Formats: sequence, structure tokens, C-alpha cells
Amino acid sequence: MGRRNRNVNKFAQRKRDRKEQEKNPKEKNEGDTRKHYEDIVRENASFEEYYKKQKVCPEDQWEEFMKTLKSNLPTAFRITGSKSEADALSNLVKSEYFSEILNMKLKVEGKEEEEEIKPINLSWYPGGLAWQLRLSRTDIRRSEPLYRLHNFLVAETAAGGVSRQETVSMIPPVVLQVEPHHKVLDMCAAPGSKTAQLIEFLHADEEKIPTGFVIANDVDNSRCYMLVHQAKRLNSPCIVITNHDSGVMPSLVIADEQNPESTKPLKFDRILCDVPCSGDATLRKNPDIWLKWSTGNGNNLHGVQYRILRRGCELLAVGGRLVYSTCSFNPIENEAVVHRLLQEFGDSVHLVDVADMLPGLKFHKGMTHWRPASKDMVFYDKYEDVPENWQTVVRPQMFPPKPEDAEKYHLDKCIRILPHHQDTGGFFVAVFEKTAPLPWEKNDSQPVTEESKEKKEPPKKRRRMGGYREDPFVFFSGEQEDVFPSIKEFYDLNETFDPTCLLTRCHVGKKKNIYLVSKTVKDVVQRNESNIKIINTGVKTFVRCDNKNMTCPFRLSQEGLQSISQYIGPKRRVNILKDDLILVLQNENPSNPPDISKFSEHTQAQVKDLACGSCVLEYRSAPALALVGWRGVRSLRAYTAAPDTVHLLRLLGADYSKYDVNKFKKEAETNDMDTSEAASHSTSEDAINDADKSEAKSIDDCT
Ligand SMILES: C[S@@+](CC[C@H](N)C(=O)[O-])C[C@H]1O[C@@H](n2cnc3c(N)ncnc32)[C@H](O)[C@@H]1O
Repeated sequence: MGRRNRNVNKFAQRKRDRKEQEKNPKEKNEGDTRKHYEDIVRENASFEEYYKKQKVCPEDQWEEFMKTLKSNLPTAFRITGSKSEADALSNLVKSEYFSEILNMKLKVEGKEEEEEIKPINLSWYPGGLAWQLRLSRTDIRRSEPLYRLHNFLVAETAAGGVSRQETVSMIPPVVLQVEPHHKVLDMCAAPGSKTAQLIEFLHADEEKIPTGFVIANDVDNSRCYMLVHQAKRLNSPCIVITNHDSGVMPSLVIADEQNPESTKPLKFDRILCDVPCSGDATLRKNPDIWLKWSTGNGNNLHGVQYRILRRGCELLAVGGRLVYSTCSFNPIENEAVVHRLLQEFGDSVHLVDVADMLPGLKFHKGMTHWRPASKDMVFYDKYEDVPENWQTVVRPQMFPPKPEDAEKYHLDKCIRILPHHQDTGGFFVAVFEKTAPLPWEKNDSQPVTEESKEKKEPPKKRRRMGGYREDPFVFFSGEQEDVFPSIKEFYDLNETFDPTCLLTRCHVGKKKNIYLVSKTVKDVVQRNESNIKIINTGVKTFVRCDNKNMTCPFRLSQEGLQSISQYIGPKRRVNILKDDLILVLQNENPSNPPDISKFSEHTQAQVKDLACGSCVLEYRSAPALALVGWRGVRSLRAYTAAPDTVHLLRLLGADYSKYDVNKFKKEAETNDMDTSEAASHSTSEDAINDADKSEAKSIDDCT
């Protein structure tokens, strides 16, 4: 009906323009009028007026609130990895790096006086593994006395020993309380810093592959690849990355343990809804928001935030927990969304008080009153006052509960962190528990047999999965899969290993990389593949390597070692001593690995009868380490990427000084050198850039 001739849809046009700009970033830069961060005037009158009127901060703290908001954000980081490695790294951080700076005073950006830079341990983070420094990233990068700390953070971030993450952003996974058996959904996951925490909590028991899993979803296809990158660092066989609008996330099924022939709806034990938001609580990190802030942003996001939260509650199991979070101060994006949901869902869900889980964290309680406003900064006490032209923007559901109803929703159980509370960004967190099925899902937990499926729902139209072009997930059929017998024989895999958990990404041709998933993930992928857009799953475990000295055509991959190691028999294990491990790690020339005669008698005895090829090098003292090695005809070497090598040498207390370059000194020297000479020096950052290349060092030269 002439639809195509309608006026141009402005939103669609903007979306098209954005896509065009993404395709041609050069053009964008040419016309880019964005101000450089340092030149941005950190002021916005509407912002101040709006939040003063909303009373997000007590009047006597307002000045401090605004002052903090205009300053740069301090650096924070978490120590990650297995417990023994994390403990060892944590001790090193305290003894080597922090002791150095404990009594140091430094000139900090934006401050007149020199400041003490005492690191602060975040009391509420499990295991004491998270730290905050009174320095911004730029302060650390530009200060010569801190060059070792800077090198440490860069190198360990690349090796996965450290995760640099804003303090407040660490909170949602902590209050979600993930355990290894939980089925977890991260609805808006990219770029994935919280997903990483969820996975770390899932792997709390390092001995076993968790029976639970994490589905990390994001609507933005290109941002899903940030998740793939993040997952690669974590080496987990228990993560699936999907690409959907989570407001209409498809229903999934899993095997019914009671009756393996049938399936049942997949309900999650834990769900994180870290929804898209106006981001005004990240002003310290993203000062460009000062330039574009308006009340319209929050109003426009309320709808999508509510849809995502609502779908989250539908997908949550009874007894399960859901965390809703934003990095916005705006009650329209926060309490108004929470209130709308509680109103609609009656007694099925309720808010949980999580203050006890965050000892020492300062915050304000959730608001019980606020005033929606239109973009022209008119505030309303009730929907009836909203003029007609604003009624599609300021919606009735955005209004606070009536004073007489306020208590029944317990909105004060939400937590609001303001920047001046502990020198961080701002954040909003609400934790829900589902105590009963939602009114319309009373019979959902029944097993889905083919018969019941027909009775319950009319046949659905096949979901369109437009633009979905991922390689297939092809699982091994079992013991008889062509390449499996040689892998099993060579690596001495024990009988408990299930080969159907291995997969490749091609139907035909030679298998190149073989990935491993947990049993539960295999079940989820196989039963739902046709219904969900899976972007990635599986940890790379075996890599083709047609080496004439090895009887099996696959070597081990470091990424999958932690998961497969428990199944590998003694035939391919070398119990290596500390000095020998340091010897392998310090070897610089991949085509000239250390000769076996250089190792201790203990290690020589271990490798004497070991056939050539890929093996596990195990260091059994604290911190326990396992890495992929290679037994050559006369040599032994490790298969580690450069950042991992630095990480391991650091943990072993060995010399890694060649990677710990003082770039300030180097720059000064470089000025005196000709450029070709300078190019031959490598820094820890160079080493990190080489990371991906070095795991794939040619093995043809193994002797
Ligand atoms: C605040 S960020 C999430 C940050 C992430 N949780 C982390 O910790 O790294 C919000 C994300 O939601 C995604 N998003 C926006 N709308 C969505 C929708 N309808 N469904 C799923 N994801 C959505 C955006 O692409 C963005 O990556």
C-alpha cells in the first residue's frame, strides 16, 4: 500500500549511515568533528538540573559528586586464572609491585599536589583478588617510576593473568553467586568483562569440568566477536556465544535427566541483564557523554531495558537469581524498569538485599520516588499531566509507585553507587529471585515429548536467521571417528573421555583444529542449533601437525590443555623440575630448542622413553603448572605464546628482565641510535603483539 514510498525513516537512515561509517572508518575520521577527550568541557547544565531534581545524591554531597565525576577514573584490576596461579600472582603483586609504590607520591593528572598512590584492596571481592589504584591509566603509562607496574599490567592482561576492569563493573557477577553446576545466561554480554568473571566463578573447582555453562549473548554481531576473543583467553569448554535480541531470546531445550529420550525447557539458574543504557555513570571514562547528554536518552532506552529484563525473568528457573544492572544514574533506566517488572509479575519475583555480600562497599539505597521528564526538561508527577505530544516518550509505566504502595516493592533493596563513594564510576544493581512460575508459565517445567509439543503449541514458523554465516559445529560421532583412534592411542586418553564432546568446524576435508566442549554444552548446541544463532563454542584442544616424527597427526593446544589434561595418561606426561622448566621457557630460538642432555637427570629419565611429539609438561610444586611441550629427537621445548612465557617465568621467580624494558630509558637511548638499531630491541608490548604468532611456531624444525 505504497509503503515503500513513505517518507524516509530517520532511524533506519541513521542506522544505515552508521553501518556505512563502520565500513569506511577513514571517511568517518575525515569528517570527524569529535573533540579530543582532554579538550572536552566537563559540564552540562541539563544533566545537573535533571539529577538535582531527581535527588540522586544528597544535597550536602552534591559538590563532591560533581567534582569526582569530572575527574579521570582510577585504574582497577582483578587477578584471574587458576587458584594456585592467582594466589602466586597476588603475592607477587603485593611483594614486588605494590611494596615499591606504597610510600610513593606522584603528580596525578588534574591535581595540583602530589598524591599518595596507595593501592586499595577491594574488600568485597572474593579472595581479595581485586585492586584499585589512585591513578588513571594515563598516569601509569606516563610515569617512569611506574614503568614496571605498567609492563606488568600490559603483559599479564595479554597472558590472562590480570583483567583490567572498572571497579563497579565487577559487582554484578559477584552478587549473582555463580556455582559450577549453574546454567548461566549473560543476555547483553559484549565486550565480555563480566562474562569472564562468570566463567571464572563457574570454574571454581579446577579439578573438574563444570556441569554448568554460560551462554553469552549480544545483539550486535560484530561485538559478539569481542566475546569470542574474551572466551579464547579463558579456555573454557563451557561457554556458548550467541547473537540475538535478548528481548526476544528464543526458548531453548535441554535433555531431561529423568527421561533422556525427551527434552525439557531450558531454564537458567543465573541470569545477568547488564542492559544497554545511557552510560552517564561512565562520564569519568567517557567524557564525550558531557557533550550529548539529554533526558531523551534514558527515556528512549526504558522500553528495551524492560523487554530484556522481562524476557530474562521468563527464562529464569524458579529458585534462580537474576541481576539487572546499568551504568546510568537515571531512575527511568533503573528503578522505573525494576518497578514496572515487579508490578507486572506480582509475587513470582522479588528483590533481594545483597548488602551483606558486598562488605565495605559504600552505596545509596534504591530510590522510591522520581519524576519522569520530557526532553524539554519539564518534570511530571503523574502521567495525566504529560502533554499529548510527549505521551509516546514519557510512558505511564515510567512513574514511581504511589507513596502508599512504595513499601511493597522494596525498591530500596536496589543499590546505587555514586562516583564519590569510593572514587569509582557510578553503577546501579538490582538482584531478583524468582520464587514461583510466572502466571503464564505454570506448566512449562513439564518434559517436552513430541506428543506434548504438538498438543501445547501450534507449529512455529521457522525462525529466520538472516545474515548468519558461521561455520557448522560438527561433533565426532564417537570412538569410530576417523582421527580419534590415533589421538586416543597417542595421548593415552582414558576410558572416561567422551569423544562425542569433540567437534570440528567443517563437514568435509581434513580436520585442522579440534575443539572440546563439556557434555552439557554439547547437549545444548545439538538440541538448539537450528533455533539459535551460535557464533562460537568449544576450546581448541588438538591442532593438526603432520610431523614425520609423530605417529599422531595432532598436537595439543595450550588453550584446551586444562580441560583435556585430566584424561591424558602417563605416556604423554613429563613431570618437570623447576630449573628445567625455566630452561625451556628461557629458550629464545624456536628452531634451536635445548638439547635433552642439558636437563637434570630427573627430567632426562622422564623423557628417555617418551616418543617424539606433543606432550604435557607438568610442574607439580606450587604454583602447579601444566603446559604443552614437544619432545624432539634430541630436544625438549615448550609451546607457549610470548605473554604466557613472561607470565610463567614471573610465577617461577625466574629472570624475565629482557621483557621488562624501561621504555623511558629506551626512548632516550633510541634518540641516540639510528632507527635500524632501535628496531632490533623488543619490549614486553612487542612480545604481546607476537602472542598469537608464537603459539604457532613451526614444528617442522623440531629435532
Ligand atoms: C552495557 S553493554 C554490556 C557490557 C558487558 N556486560 C560487559 O560487562 O562487558 C550492553 C550491551 O548490550 C548489547 N545490546 C543492546 N541491545 C541489546 C538487545 N536487545 N539484546 C542483546 N544485547 C543488546 C550491546 O550491543 C552492548 O554490547
